[in-house]
Amino acid sequence: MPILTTMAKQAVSCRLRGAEILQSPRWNKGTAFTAEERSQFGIRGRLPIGIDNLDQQCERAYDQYKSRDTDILKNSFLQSLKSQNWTLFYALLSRHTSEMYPIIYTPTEAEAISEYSHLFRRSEGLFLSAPYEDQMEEDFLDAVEGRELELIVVSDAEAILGIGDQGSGGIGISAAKAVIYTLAAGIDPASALAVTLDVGTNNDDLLKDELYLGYQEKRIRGEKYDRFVDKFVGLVRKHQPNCLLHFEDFGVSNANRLLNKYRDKHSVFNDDVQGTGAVTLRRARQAPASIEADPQLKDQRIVIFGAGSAGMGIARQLRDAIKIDDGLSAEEAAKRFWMVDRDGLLRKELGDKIRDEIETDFVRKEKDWEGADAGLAAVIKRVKPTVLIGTSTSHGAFSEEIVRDMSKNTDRPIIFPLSNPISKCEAEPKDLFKWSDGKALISTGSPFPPVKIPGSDKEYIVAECNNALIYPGLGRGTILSKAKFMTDKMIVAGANRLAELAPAMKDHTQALLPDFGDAASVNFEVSLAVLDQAIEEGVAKCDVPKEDRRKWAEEQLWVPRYQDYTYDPKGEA
Ligand SMILES: NC(=O)c1ccc[n+]([C@@H]2O[C@H](COP(=O)([O-])OP(=O)(O)OC[C@H]3O[C@@H](n4cnc5c(N)ncnc54)[C@H](O)[C@@H]3O)[C@@H](O)[C@H]2O)c1
Ligand SMILES: O=C(O)C[C@H](O)C(=O)O
Ligand SMILES: [Mn+2]
Repeated sequence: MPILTTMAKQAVSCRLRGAEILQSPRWNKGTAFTAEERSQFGIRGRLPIGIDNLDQQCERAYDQYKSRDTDILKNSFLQSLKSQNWTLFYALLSRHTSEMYPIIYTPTEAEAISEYSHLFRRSEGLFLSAPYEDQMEEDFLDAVEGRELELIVVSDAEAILGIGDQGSGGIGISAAKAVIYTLAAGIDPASALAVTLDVGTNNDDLLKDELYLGYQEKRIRGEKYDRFVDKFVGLVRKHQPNCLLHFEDFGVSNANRLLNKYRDKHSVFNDDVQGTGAVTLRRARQAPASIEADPQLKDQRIVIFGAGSAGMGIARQLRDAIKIDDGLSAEEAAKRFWMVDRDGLLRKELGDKIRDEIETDFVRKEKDWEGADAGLAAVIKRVKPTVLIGTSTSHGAFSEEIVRDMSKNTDRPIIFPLSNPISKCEAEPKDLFKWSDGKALISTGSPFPPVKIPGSDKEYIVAECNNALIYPGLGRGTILSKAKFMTDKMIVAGANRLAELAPAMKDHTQALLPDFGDAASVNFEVSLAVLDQAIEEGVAKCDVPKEDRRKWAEEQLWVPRYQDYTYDPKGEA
């Protein structure tokens, strides 16, 4: 549901004419150019005589969309529409949000990214490639075209969703995340830029593929890599000091490290670490609200399978919430967690095998783990967790045995297989429901259909616990506030607001997170909470009186609607 259409209609002057205006996705209106505009811009003869309005264009585009048989063909169709006409693309998406979300975003986007070099038709965004490090500033400025950007989404494509290293195809995730910012948080697409840092790839299939379009060498690592990233961040800070820099799908050895390196220097945000942590905290907190015993987060025993960027981000976010709520020390709060990765439980015995950045508080020190079976199934048997979260990319890892074991010890096991796309998900909701005899409280990272409840005509709605429910609002609030940094408190403020918006807060039979169809209104509320917090904390560079903020924020939303144009050789392009 798009939230607003209040932006004032005003004539804009444009200096593009003829083929140029028709080929600019920002300016192109296609068949919706008025007779007057067709004359002024020299395009009367380039268009059929009929004039459409946006609704008619959406109707035609929707018919064409529906005629594509598969999700990937639908994705290609929408991708092509985006490269032709932004207003029509976003108008269509906002009319069919629930239906099209999974096509332009998770899970279909994963397929489009993995096939990037084969599906390629037209490029978008900015490719900064290792061999052109010395020309990086020139390439950056060429892509920015003198605009003041509000948002840059950047990926080095080392850990795309759960499908790993995708090299230059990573532009697809930066672009998809930017689309969601526009759709769900009203960011003007002209003030956003998708970037991929093409530092090579270690994906053997891509290294062998004759049609691969990226830098076809092994990834640069170490100092060379750090210098490359640092140069890029330096350019953002120099030329776009007020722009939010969103990091997406960096490899596990870089995600948290880069976040910590830059978070007190510029407004940066790591979606996999911070966005996932925030949305999962809300989901985990609300789950107990729907069971009789109503245990607090501090009373849960939490197993997280996959101690990477997302898994550790979730652990830290939940630990901090327990710390704040219950006045526990970080060490005490961390005792509620058992982190399991490739080598089993993170335990003292693993020594150097545990990544440096993982706080020792999350490493189990009990002597009786020494020499013991510490695989997931054994951990579940011994720990008797009440919460099980999957961020491992390990398809099917939550087996029937594991789920049945878990269900023996808790009335309502909370089970969140969050790995994306569906081919990487730790378990399917219908199986979790069956193996737990309908008791599991389930959330997934990718969308799944509701589960039929046996012997009843009711369905269990599987809430989608994906960072897209919150990152657009977190980013928008930060951009509105012009905050120099995105602070932890701003993230918590946004997450708390999200919690209040879950349908289950009004009716316990409803979903525990809002539906993606409501992403725009939900993220708008999240952005206001973030803005309020930034102002209260003194990190904001804007100071709008509290009572005016909602209206002020509404007025700045970009909405997909045509504006009137006048030709002016000195106008915008
Ligand atoms: N739902 C969401 O909003 C959301 C957000 C972020 C990430 N994710 C998903 O979570 C998954 C992980 O993403 P990430 O960014 O943390 O990746 P990552 O590479 O940083 O971390 C993955 C971790 O899982 C571990 N792992 C891999 N295979 C394993 C196995 N067989 N057994 C145990 N551990 C294993 C790795 O060692 C690593 O520590 C992806 O599928 C991603 O799509 C979902
Ligand atoms: O991209 C998504 O759907 C969520 C998340 O950022 C992921 O990496 O899986
Ligand atoms: Mn991600």
